Amino acid sequence: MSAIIEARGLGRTLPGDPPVVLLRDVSLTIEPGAFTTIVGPSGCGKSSLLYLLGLIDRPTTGELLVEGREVSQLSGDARAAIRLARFGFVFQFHFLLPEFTALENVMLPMQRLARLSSTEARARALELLAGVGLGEKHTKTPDRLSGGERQRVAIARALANDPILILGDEPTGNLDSHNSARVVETLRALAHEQGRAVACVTHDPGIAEVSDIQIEMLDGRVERVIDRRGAVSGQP
Ligand SMILES: Nc1ncnc2c1ncn2[C@@H]1O[C@H](COP(=O)(O)OP(=O)(O)OP(=O)(O)O)[C@@H](O)[C@H]1O
Repeated sequence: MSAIIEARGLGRTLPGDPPVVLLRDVSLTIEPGAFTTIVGPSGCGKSSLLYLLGLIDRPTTGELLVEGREVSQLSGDARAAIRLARFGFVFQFHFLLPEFTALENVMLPMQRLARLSSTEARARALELLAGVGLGEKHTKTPDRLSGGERQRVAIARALANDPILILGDEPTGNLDSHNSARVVETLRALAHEQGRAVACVTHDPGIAEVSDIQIEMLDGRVERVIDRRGAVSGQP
């Protein structure tokens, strides 16, 4: 299957005296249907890489292809358009609006960004919440949900634009193990059952172990990539 993202020799250096090298010569692919984790010690460049892959930041060297198209040189508006149309983001903190129900939190971006009518947005938001196992809880405000449930609402919200790529920055970072496991199952299902590409930065070795592709970073470089899909599918 062709990659959603292909990075070729990406580098990111912050100007200064001396310059700060965040990333050097990073080559990797992020593929549909796979749950990918990005791991490594604190400060090795995981978040910096995620910002490049999510078109939030630009590389200083190398090429970044999204669905086969080089995007590093595109205008800020063109990059934002790709982000809005094709990517979904899930962060460590859910950023749900406290005074709105789960349903309204998922509906809001659909109405604002995709300009769906409230009837259309409601139907789609209910479907997305059911898909993350929260169909019964759509009337609850965030304070009436567990941490993991809140994070699953945030995942449903990230699916509002039907993204091909979901990027997570420590999406289970502040959850206990039970809630964390449910969130990981939800993310894995988005890859395995819906064919999306899901890539998450994580500190948790338990999450990395259940990922299809584990990208290990060290000192701003990709140190090793573990691809577990061959073993799972029984291919040689
Ligand atoms: N704007 C900046 N100015 C100076 N140094 C920076 C800046 N942004 C990041 N860094 C440094 O670059 C390195 C990589 O940071 P990054 O946040 O990508 O690492 P990380 O692997 O995600 O870390 P953590 O696991 O602690 O979140 C770190 O040493 C960080 O201190």
